[in-house]
Amino acid sequence: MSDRITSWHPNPSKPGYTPPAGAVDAHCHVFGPMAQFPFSPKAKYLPEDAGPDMLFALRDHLGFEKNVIVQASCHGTDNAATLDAIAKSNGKARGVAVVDPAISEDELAKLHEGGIRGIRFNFLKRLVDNAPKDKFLEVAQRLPKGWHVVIYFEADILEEMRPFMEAIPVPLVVDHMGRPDVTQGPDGPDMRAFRSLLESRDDIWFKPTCPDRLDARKEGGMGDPWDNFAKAVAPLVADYPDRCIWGTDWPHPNMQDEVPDDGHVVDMIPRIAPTPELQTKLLVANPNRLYWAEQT
Ligand SMILES: O=C(O)c1cc(C(=O)O)oc(=O)c1
Repeated sequence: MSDRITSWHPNPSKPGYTPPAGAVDAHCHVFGPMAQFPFSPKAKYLPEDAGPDMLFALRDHLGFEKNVIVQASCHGTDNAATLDAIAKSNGKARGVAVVDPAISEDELAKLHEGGIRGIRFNFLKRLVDNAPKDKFLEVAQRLPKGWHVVIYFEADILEEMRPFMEAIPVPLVVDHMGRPDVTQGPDGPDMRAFRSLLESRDDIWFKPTCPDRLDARKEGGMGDPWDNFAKAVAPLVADYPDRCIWGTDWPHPNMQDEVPDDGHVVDMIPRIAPTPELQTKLLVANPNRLYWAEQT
């Protein structure tokens, strides 16, 4: 692998929508900078640098107050770049780590001190070489108090993932709703299967995020303004308003063909959460419960 990729918009527009005070971008990443924080030798993509200064400038431009930085797969299990960004945020960021399941209790405690509040299990074959369920379950049993598990999988493996998810002893947050086919609509098989998962436990949360990925033109979707996404996802947010958190997904790992304008991504919020009450839950109350619990 040689060429480094740029997966983000060079000059995102100002959104028409203004997020409420205290809004959290609860799914974003940092890349490097590589000279200080090299990418994993196992990384499936090699991005250009997208460090904390860029992330915090975007946060301010889009009208958010805080970030939850999710360890990106290109950094493997070395969380140094994520921790560095949290440390530079003046208390305005927390994070989700990816760990070697053999991690010690001391190292977990250090991650907690550094602002980490959950670990991520990634099951996308295009992003990781292996995802050992038995080892993941073992580490999930011994997380610091108040932590949760973030899980990323695609809709076609949802059924086979269910016993694994049932065995996780802490709250679960599903990245990008487990990537349903939004062109099937709100009552399509993928959305029905995802709703059945949410019904199975009341501590499964989800991120109604990534219209740019789930409604991409090259996947047979609509492309910006992502109407299929808005139509399929709004009913889910309406029915589970206390279990969703939202994020930009900046710097949009791997996106190259249709790099989204982050201003447009933010303008999806009032389409999936049309009332101020829903918006406050999605952007303020819910992420604060998961990531700044001591302040809520
Ligand atoms: O769909 C993806 O390619 C993707 C990748 C990563 C990552 O590389 O960590 O994170 C995401 O949230 C989404």
